[in-house]
Amino acid sequence: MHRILPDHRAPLFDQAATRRIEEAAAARLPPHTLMQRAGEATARLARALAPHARRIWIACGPGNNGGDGLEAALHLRTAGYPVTVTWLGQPGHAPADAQRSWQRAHDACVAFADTPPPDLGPADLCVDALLGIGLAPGGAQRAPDPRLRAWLDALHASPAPVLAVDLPSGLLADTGQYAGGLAPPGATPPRSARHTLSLLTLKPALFTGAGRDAAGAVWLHDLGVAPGTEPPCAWLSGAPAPLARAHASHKGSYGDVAVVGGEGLAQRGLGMSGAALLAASAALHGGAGRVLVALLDEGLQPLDTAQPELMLRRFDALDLERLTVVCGCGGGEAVRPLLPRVLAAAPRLVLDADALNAIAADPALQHQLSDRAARGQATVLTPHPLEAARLLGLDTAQVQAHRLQAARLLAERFRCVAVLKGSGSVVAEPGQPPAINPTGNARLATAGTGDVLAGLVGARLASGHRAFDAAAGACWLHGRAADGWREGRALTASALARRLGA
Ligand SMILES: NC(=O)C1=CN([C@@H]2O[C@H](COP(=O)(O)OP(=O)(O)OC[C@H]3O[C@@H](n4cnc5c(N)ncnc54)[C@H](O)[C@@H]3O)[C@@H](O)[C@H]2O)[C@@H](O)CC1
Ligand SMILES: [K+]
Repeated sequence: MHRILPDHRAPLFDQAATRRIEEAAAARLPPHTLMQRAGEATARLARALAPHARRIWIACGPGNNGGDGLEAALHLRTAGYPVTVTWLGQPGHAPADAQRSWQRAHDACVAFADTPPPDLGPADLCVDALLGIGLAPGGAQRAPDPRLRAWLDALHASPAPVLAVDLPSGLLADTGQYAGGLAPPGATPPRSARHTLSLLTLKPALFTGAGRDAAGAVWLHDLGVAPGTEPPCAWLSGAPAPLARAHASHKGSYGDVAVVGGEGLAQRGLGMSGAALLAASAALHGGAGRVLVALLDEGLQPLDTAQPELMLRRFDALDLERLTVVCGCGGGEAVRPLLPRVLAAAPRLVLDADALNAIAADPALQHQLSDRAARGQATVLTPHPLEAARLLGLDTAQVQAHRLQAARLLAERFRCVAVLKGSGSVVAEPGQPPAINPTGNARLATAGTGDVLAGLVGARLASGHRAFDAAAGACWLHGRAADGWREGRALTASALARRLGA
């Protein structure tokens, strides 16, 4: 059993693959072995997390996830912990493994109750074994058992930390979204710390969408079973390798990035040059050799005195054929007429914000975008969920309900690398499993951090990384910079850009 940390790349398996791995292992092992291992591991982690618990509440569902909880209850009771189990199952009606664990818990005199213990405190522990990978999407036709709803709410509001078995209950393993009717009330984060002990495999849900808040710290126990030949459906990104810099190198060795964007105040009364300057600053601090900025402000800003390293250029003075171009940040409406030239000429291109919105509204630009791959031109799109929805002709909820699928669809439709931003950004390229980024936090929910990411992707593309590696590495470093932010100090995009490591 080990804690999953963002430094190391790790394979992720979907529900179907996890089932196949489980079935193959169960066929080789004596009956009930996997559940006994799962329950023993859960009890071990529970003891490590709450060694001084006065009370442990184990909420057990009707299936085998509940069976893991019953098995853990037996071990914790045997170790002398005061355990209370609430169980949604019925003796004689549970799946065979869960029935066996219920019998073992019952024989060990585990205390069963109809309601959770009322007096849990921060030193106590809740174990969430209500639902695991057997959860189906649910929906209007399937009203959840009122006890299930009440216990999910009690887990969400408990002052005691929660250890989820396999998955936080209600979360769909493949998407990181809640099944119908099982999301926590409101958008409130859980009251206490969360841990999840993932069994056999790591599932995508733990790292994207609603999953990061729900899962908290993720642990993995493989139950002594290797995934065999089962291919992962996605990867959790690890730390990118540091960029080696030869002594005998010069600024030309690390590439030129040109940022095109920043509609001026004069055009429509909406000054957006800050977005382009933030992207440029990120490219600079991300290690680009030279950074050029073409502000779309009719030449009004001749110099950024705060960042004199930036070279301001008129768009028509850029030699697009030899540049890595970051296009769109704060581009407003002014960026649209420039896109045909940018899409045709730039050998390496990052498209963000208003460039994406312009492309979403124009089928001719979409064709131009998809044609780039055949010419060997590299492209990275960095949409947030609304921009992704516009590009795909969907709504934001549909994109968020299937984040991995949406990122893959974007990559395949436009034959490029797509970064679907949000909690657990997804990076996809055609024909390969996508990667989920494990770094970053809600401090990034502030204006300009997306521009910083686009600029950093540009710097990594310019320095010679493959488009997918440039995008995945940039997401990781961008999130890591936010994770290291000093407590109590507000994160601003310009300060974030200055903290980026190359
Ligand atoms: N069979 C085994 O030996 C093993 C099972 N394991 C555990 O078993 C879990 C999978 O067990 P199951 O396949 O029994 O499934 P679960 O226990 O995850 O869930 C099945 C139950 O959820 C209910 N349910 C499904 N969708 C619902 C919805 N939308 N709303 C309300 N209720 C819903 C079903 O009616 C069923 O009662 C894993 O996550 C893992 O925790 C592990 O211990 C590994 C070994
Ligand atoms: K669970």
